Amino acid sequence: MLDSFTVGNTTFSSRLLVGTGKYASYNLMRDALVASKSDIVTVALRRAGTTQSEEDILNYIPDRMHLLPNTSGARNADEAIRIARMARELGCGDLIKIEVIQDQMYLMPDNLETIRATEVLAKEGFIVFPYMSPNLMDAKRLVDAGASCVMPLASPIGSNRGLEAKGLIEILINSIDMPIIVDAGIGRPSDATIAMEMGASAVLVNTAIATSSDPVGMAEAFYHAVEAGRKAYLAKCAPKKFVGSASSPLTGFLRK
Ligand SMILES: CC(=O)[C@@H](O)[C@H](O)COP(=O)(O)O
Repeated sequence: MLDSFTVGNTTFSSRLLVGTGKYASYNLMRDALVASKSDIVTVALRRAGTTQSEEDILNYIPDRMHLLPNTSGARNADEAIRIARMARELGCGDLIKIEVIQDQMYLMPDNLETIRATEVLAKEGFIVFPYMSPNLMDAKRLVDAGASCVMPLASPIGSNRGLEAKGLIEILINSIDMPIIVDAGIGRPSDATIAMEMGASAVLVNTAIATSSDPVGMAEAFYHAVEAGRKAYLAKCAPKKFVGSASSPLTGFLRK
């Protein structure tokens, strides 16, 4: 079992956050969510409690999981605020992941509008999880605006390109006194391990699990990857050296 972490007033037992998009079926999604051992799942509000003709995705989310509605589809702060308020009215709770995106090619988040939305929603009592392009000054502005964590992207959503923003995320981890959840673009379990070894509080993964050949097996792999990375971080990795040094020194042996 992973050690817990807290965002706002909520403590999570797992440091792996998962998404609900791109699964071949809701049954497969549910099985992968269970296999991930995650206890927090993000869902686009536009997909929750949908039309009568479509089955409600919420019925396939295990009861024990915390719901993290997201504002996917919002193009500015006002739209994100409206979606967040709707989520709360629908009974989805106070957690909200803010995603504000205008760029349709790379799906880059708009940090400025995200900060604006965070300021309004935090004042209304929401526990705000803002998705952002990793930038130290903007991360500080998000904290000042009342964010409960910061979610820098590793690379574009759905790209599986991995930790392309590694160095910038490291700066946030070293400078921001708030949980850092690495979100988007994590393509392989090893990416998640590296993010956790660096000291990230958690990672969010969707596409890499949902679009693998075996989402249930991949969800299990991500569970172990996050656990391994966290344990390595706590155990503090040994320093790198430029030159070799014998792993089995001969000291302590009697030599003639
Ligand atoms: C589901 C969700 O919130 C995505 O917007 C998120 O950023 C995940 O990205 P990947 O699909 O690249 O894992």
